[in-house]
Amino acid sequence: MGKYQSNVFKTSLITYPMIMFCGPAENKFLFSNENKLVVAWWPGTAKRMFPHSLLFVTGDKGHQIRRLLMKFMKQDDLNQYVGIMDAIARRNMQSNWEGKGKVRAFQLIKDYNFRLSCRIMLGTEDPDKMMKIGSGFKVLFKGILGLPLNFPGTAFHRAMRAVEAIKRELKCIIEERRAASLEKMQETDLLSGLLLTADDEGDSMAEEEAFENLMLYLFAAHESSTTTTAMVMKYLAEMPHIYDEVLREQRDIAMSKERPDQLLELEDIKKMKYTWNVVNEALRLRPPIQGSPKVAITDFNYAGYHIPKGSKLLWSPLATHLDPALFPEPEKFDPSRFDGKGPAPYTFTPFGGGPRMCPGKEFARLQILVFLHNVVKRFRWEMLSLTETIVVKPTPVPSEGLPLRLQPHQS
Ligand code: HEM
Repeated sequence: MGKYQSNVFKTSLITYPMIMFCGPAENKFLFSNENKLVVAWWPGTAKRMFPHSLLFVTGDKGHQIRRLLMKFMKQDDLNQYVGIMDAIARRNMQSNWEGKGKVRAFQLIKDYNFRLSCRIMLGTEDPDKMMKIGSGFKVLFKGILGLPLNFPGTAFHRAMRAVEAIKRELKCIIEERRAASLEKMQETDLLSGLLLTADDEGDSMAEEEAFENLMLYLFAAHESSTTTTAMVMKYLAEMPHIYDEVLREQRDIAMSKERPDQLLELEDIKKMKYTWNVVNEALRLRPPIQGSPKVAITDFNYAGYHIPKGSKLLWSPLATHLDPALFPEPEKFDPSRFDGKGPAPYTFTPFGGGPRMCPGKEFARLQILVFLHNVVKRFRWEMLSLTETIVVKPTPVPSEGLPLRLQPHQS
């Protein structure tokens, strides 16, 4: 077992009893890969920040929120998003990658994901607004991992203030949109849509709920996808034969375009089969989410243990992904595992499974593949640091920000 996996497993051993001890299923505990508890999504911390977020709302209300959010992941919308993502990726390449011999890739990937999330979900690319929302997220992220002690000087207090500041920015964007055109709002972006669109029962989302769920979306859309893209870039640097296959696929797609300025479409994404297999293999070995607390809804037996109904459980995608009975030679990076029908159902679970499975899976697929298309067709790269490790805080991130030396292609 590799050091990374062994550390994640050891921390899971701590997680399990703590979840059982601490109660409510929504409490999430997150750990570093140093065998020590360094951060905890303490009981109630996140819930106090976002009481109306989908993560904490169950039952009919939870389903209603989920349905409203899912409306923005329809096929037609996804098609439109690909072009927007490609345009943003091209600009990101021109301003941050081209002409630079060396880059710290992690932050640049994050900038791309944050910008496109703001554009698609909020309908803005205004640098001032993005800067304010982005810095709010940084403070929020630090506070969500600590104790919920709400008095001046604590990380939680700063995070609560950041939440309010982000909400103020969102309100400001909504008001501007309302002033511009109420009719147009419905079509333009997720925020307007959430506030205006009623679900099948005719309920629209209250303003506070819409803001909190939108923050959850913004957060998810740039954190997990950034981590995954960075891991793929790391694996591609380490395995040139896999990089070559990805390059061949992406070049074919680029050359099938009549003009170089023609943007990618959903049909192009469907052709990225090998690249998607590579992303899946990276998700298998480095799933961004280490687990998610659940409650057993019935009695069952597992591995010789009786699990009574009502038990608090933590499922771990990594433990399943490294089971040699499901994935032979589990530590080997092998994208061909995803050829054909791929792994058996519920054995590959980076996005979870069942009714609360990640609703952003398709969005993430587009974000990641569009970015990889743009970076692979422009550059080869090698890793500059020999000491860099992957730390889990709480998603796996390269400890030094993934410093790379870029080699532009000749043509
Ligand atoms: C590589 C990228 C991503 C990965 C690996 C990922 C993974 C996950 C996982 C494991 C869960 C928990 C599922 C469960 O508890 O059963 C989840 C939930 C969620 N994800 Fe993602 N996610 C990714 C990207 C996204 C994106 C791009 C969005 C939004 C556009 C998003 C929105 C959400 C939301 C709203 C939930 C909560 C769903 C619920 O509670 O019903 N995720 N994600």
